[in-house]
Amino acid sequence: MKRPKLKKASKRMTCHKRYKIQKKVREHHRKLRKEAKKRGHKKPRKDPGVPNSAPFKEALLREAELRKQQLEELKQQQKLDRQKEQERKRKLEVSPGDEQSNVETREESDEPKRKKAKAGKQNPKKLHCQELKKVIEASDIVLEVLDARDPLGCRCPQIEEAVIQSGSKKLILVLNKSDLVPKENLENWLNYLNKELPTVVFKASTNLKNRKTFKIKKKKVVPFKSKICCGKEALWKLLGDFQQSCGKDIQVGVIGFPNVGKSSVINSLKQEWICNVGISMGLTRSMQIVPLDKQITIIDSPCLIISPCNSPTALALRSPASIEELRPLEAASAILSQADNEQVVLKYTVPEYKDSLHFFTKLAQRRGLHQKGGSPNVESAAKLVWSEWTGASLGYYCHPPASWNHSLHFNENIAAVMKKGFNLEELEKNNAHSIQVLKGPHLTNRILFRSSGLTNGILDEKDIVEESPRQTEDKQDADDQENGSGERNAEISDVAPVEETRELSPEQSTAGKPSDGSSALDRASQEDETYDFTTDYI
Ligand SMILES: Nc1nc2c(ncn2[C@@H]2O[C@H](COP(=O)(O)OP(=O)(O)OP(=O)(O)O)[C@@H](O)[C@H]2O)c(=O)[nH]1
Repeated sequence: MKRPKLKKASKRMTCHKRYKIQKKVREHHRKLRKEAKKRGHKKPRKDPGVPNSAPFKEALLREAELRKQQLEELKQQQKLDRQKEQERKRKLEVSPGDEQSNVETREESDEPKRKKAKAGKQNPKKLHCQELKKVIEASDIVLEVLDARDPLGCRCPQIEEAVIQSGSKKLILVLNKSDLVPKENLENWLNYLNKELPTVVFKASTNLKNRKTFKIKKKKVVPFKSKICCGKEALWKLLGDFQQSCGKDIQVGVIGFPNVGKSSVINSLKQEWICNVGISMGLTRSMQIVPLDKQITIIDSPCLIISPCNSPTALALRSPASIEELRPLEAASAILSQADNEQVVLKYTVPEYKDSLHFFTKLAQRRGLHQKGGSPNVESAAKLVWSEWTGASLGYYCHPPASWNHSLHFNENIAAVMKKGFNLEELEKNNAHSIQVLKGPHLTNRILFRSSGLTNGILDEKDIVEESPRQTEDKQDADDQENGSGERNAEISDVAPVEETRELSPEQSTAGKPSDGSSALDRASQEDETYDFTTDYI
């Protein structure tokens, strides 16, 4: 009987054999080169790039980059056109009678399959809304998790209204990521938010070393080392007291915009890695029920869906969409436009910048983000900025409004009802203790940010638009092309490249000079247009 192989055969070989193979490969390549030379094919010359001493080097490189992008877009559109044409031809080839019979038989057999596919293909945003509604319905207390770096921007009036209107439910604010803001700022926010709702200062445990060993395989739960969690006791006490005053088991729903730390809060309370935590936005897709103890159950929920009518900054910070969908330059410019110029310069160690595009160029040069040919990769720099601002390590902060004006969906009576049944004095003491224990961020990591206020969310799935604006734009482009691709080609060669490919709102690219009003790209294009080629500039 043949014995089973226990080990894979080793790939080691003698040096003699290895060198022999390498020699053969070299010979083969030489032969190919010779043949190509005989046929007259010469090796393409390497592009030397634009020398550093060349005037307007940056502008030239940017222009070249845009031209390249346009060419790619054009190719893509031509490809789409070809595909459509082929499809049309294929349809014409099938005779009408055959087609009908085919369709009928297909309809019969595919009906259940199609139903299944439709359910599976449902818009994830709609699924999020459904799950979110379920969580709110099932909860006695709703914890709205806020990112302490921009607490107002993490509050969603629509969801708060839904909880308030349900009558018997309580709403608590959890000021998470409080390690990322200066202590004084945290105190100011606590005073501000406490006027409306009970607020707990929280810092979830984020032991990165532990996360690598995170496994839920075989339903094993990895023990959680929570050395640096703040506010856990305060929250436990609040929930425990409320449960006792109710005299029944309670359900606690955790809601919030993406990446505010909903799952991390649950993990910290439970002291186990039970919910999936990660840097990517919208990681939690469905509700997850976690029993905290015998009487209290906590429910993790998918993130709130942001309404497209919000400011570009809010959309850039709180959309669960990928950066490609948001367009990196626009998203990062919107964020930068709200940040303190000088502190940004200090944080990223770049020279003073005129506008966001200038900043991304400088940042790309500083971080060695280059494209082929050596031009700075502004898009990568923008992506980097966006990922840092939506991530969990950059310490930015914003000031609370100078005076307290309760939101439209809120009044003093509602605030009193929401606070009823909680021991607020004890909560205040616990919060003070948490703030004392917390370490503030490093000085170089503090960036003052201007919040764009409450962020509108979508709770009703009917309000969700099926397609993103970009998709519709692409579709429109394709349709335009269908009407006359030749026309479009001519158009592309005529239109100024900068204006055509990217359109930024005035707010988006005015990081350095908010009063300017025009976008950097627009300005760049204007400069290009106003350049007089008939004049000799010395
Ligand atoms: N510095 C710091 N980071 C935190 C804190 N809480 C959470 N994070 C980090 O924030 C990121 C997002 O945390 P999650 O718990 O996945 O956030 P979430 O709200 O559940 O995210 P979604 O599932 O996408 O909605 C993770 O990288 C966490 O490590 C905190 O208190 N301080």
